[in-house]
Amino acid sequence: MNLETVIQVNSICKCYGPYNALNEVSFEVNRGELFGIIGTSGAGKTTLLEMLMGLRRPDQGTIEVLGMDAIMEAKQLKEYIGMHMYSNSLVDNLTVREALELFQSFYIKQNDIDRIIADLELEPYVNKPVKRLSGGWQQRIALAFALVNDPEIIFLDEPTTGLDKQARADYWALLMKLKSQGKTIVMASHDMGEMQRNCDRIAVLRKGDIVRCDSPQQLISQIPEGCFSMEGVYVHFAYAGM
Ligand SMILES: Nc1ncnc2c1ncn2[C@@H]1O[C@H](COP(=O)(O)OP(=O)(O)OP(=O)(O)O)[C@@H](O)[C@H]1O
Repeated sequence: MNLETVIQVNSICKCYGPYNALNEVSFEVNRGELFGIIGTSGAGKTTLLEMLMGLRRPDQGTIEVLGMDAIMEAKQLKEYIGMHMYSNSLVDNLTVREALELFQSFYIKQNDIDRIIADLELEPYVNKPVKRLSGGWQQRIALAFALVNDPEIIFLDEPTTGLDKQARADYWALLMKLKSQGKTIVMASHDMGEMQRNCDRIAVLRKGDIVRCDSPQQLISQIPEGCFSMEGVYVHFAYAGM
């Protein structure tokens, strides 16, 4: 298989004062992959995602995304990546269409808003204020915001947290649709069942170290007999020794 690396992370470190949030983290992501990041609270998932998006500078190491230096060329890079914004509070009072148009205005490279609305099945909600939507639909809208510049890579930080089972399943179905369109997706999540079903590879972060990075099947095969799920991988690798 001919794999194209779209993210290359080499030995990045990040300290907050005396606290080591990331220690010599290295990995790569290939085009079209759904790449998961798991770890306990405080393991460094958000810090890592923020660095991949060019929002936070590592103390040491390099990050190349789509051939660009994520720090030095962050402005150019932003045209080619999508970010899931955890809070919609800035646009609460706008309608869904108005909010999409606002976010689109931040970019030179633009997607067709009607296509995003159709793809994410947002038609019934386009003229409703964002704040009137349920949690599940707000997360779907946040995903729509991440698509306004037709990004090559989409970064998502625990987007299904707080959603009920049906809303989670619907959200994952959308992600699989985007993956089938060739998007690369990098996401942190605590949704182990869906990560196991849908991710191509998963990095396990423990206290700032990537302790494992492999396909869900390979990760499961590395834990003691009798465990058959990502829950077991999480307990064994992400939690071990904590
Ligand atoms: N701006 C900051 N200043 C100081 N410490 C920080 C800062 N941001 C994060 N940290 C600390 O760095 C560590 C990693 O935080 P991070 O948010 O990356 O973890 P996480 O795995 O995303 O956690 P969660 O699942 O709770 O979101 C935590 O101990 C956190 O308290």
